Amino acid sequence: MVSVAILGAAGGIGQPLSLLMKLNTSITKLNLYDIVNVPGVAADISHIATNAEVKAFLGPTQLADAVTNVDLAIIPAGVPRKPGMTRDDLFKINAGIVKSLVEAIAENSPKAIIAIISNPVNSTVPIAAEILKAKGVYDPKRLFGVTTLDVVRASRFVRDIRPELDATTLRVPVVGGHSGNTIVPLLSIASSPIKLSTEERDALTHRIQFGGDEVVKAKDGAGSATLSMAYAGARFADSIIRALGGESVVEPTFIPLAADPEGAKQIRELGAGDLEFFAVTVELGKEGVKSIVQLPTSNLTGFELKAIAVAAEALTTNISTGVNFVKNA
Ligand SMILES: NC(=O)C1=CN([C@@H]2O[C@H](COP(=O)(O)OP(=O)(O)OC[C@H]3O[C@@H](n4cnc5c(N)ncnc54)[C@H](O)[C@@H]3O)[C@@H](O)[C@H]2O)C=CC1
Ligand SMILES: O=C([O-])CC(=O)C(=O)O
Repeated sequence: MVSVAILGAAGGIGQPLSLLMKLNTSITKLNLYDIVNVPGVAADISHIATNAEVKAFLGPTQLADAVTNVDLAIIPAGVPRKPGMTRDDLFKINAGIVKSLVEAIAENSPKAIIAIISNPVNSTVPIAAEILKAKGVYDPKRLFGVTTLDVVRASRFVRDIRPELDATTLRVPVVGGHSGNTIVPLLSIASSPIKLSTEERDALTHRIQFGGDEVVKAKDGAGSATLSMAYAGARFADSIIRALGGESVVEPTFIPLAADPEGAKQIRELGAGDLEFFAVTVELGKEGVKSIVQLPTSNLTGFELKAIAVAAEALTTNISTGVNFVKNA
């Protein structure tokens, strides 16, 4: 019995994500919320012969009902990038959207696990944390920024230059955040050894960091990644759901490091310093984050350690932008 709400369900990500969630046989209730078009999306998806009951919730007056008694709330609501924009350029609009949605979740399902897709993730997750704190229901183990697309891209982009590797099983840990140089792929500790020249390493790292731009450019004004993001979001949601069911599951994700202060020590020593949020690989359990998975740090290269330091600097600003948005409201 798992109840899931998708907030922003009628959007470019929301629609295929809702479809993939309807195919997830562990889900018994699927609440689809948006401010436009959601009755049609829900009616359509509800005909698929799986057991989940699909319901539409349209507009702010139906938001509280959409997020009542849910185990997992996934948030892909908000505007996407156009060519020439950075993810930070989305802050002005998306900050307020995420704030109002998290307020409703805090009030109606204070124990729900919250997975935020809306950009800029480096700032929207800190916004959510501040809202949950203000509402007195903050549990750092239950708040996640979805960075799965970065590891999905890393596996696929490696395969583009090493076709002998299997993209479906290769895992490249990606730490830091979710934008440009805050995305730090740790190619030296991938699940299979990848021999790279310096030029290949630089090009591959850059491609993983700026993979989103490839899609924004190709869509030419019609938005950013939606289908690959829906796949990544569904994979992340499935991991959360399996963990809620008692399985031990490992996932990379942007989290409050307070979720596992002891486990965070390693990542702090690597360069995250006193940052409150960082993308790490976590072991998930019934209560959300069980622990931060420890990295084989002695294998990291100087190039990777430097990239972590660069990411940490940018993240400091992104995180305080999010925190200050709520504190100064
Ligand atoms: N974390 C990640 O890896 C990724 C994040 N994104 C981000 O996801 C977000 C959504 O992208 P798309 O689906 O392509 O955009 P979209 O514009 O196609 O869809 C957004 C949906 O949110 C809805 N919405 C707007 N305000 C809302 C509110 N207050 N409450 C509920 N719904 C609301 C809209 O009506 C629309 O249906 C963007 O911020 C984008 O940057 C996109 C790709 C990857
Ligand atoms: O590039 C964007 O704006 C959307 C996104 O986060 C991604 O595709 O990684």
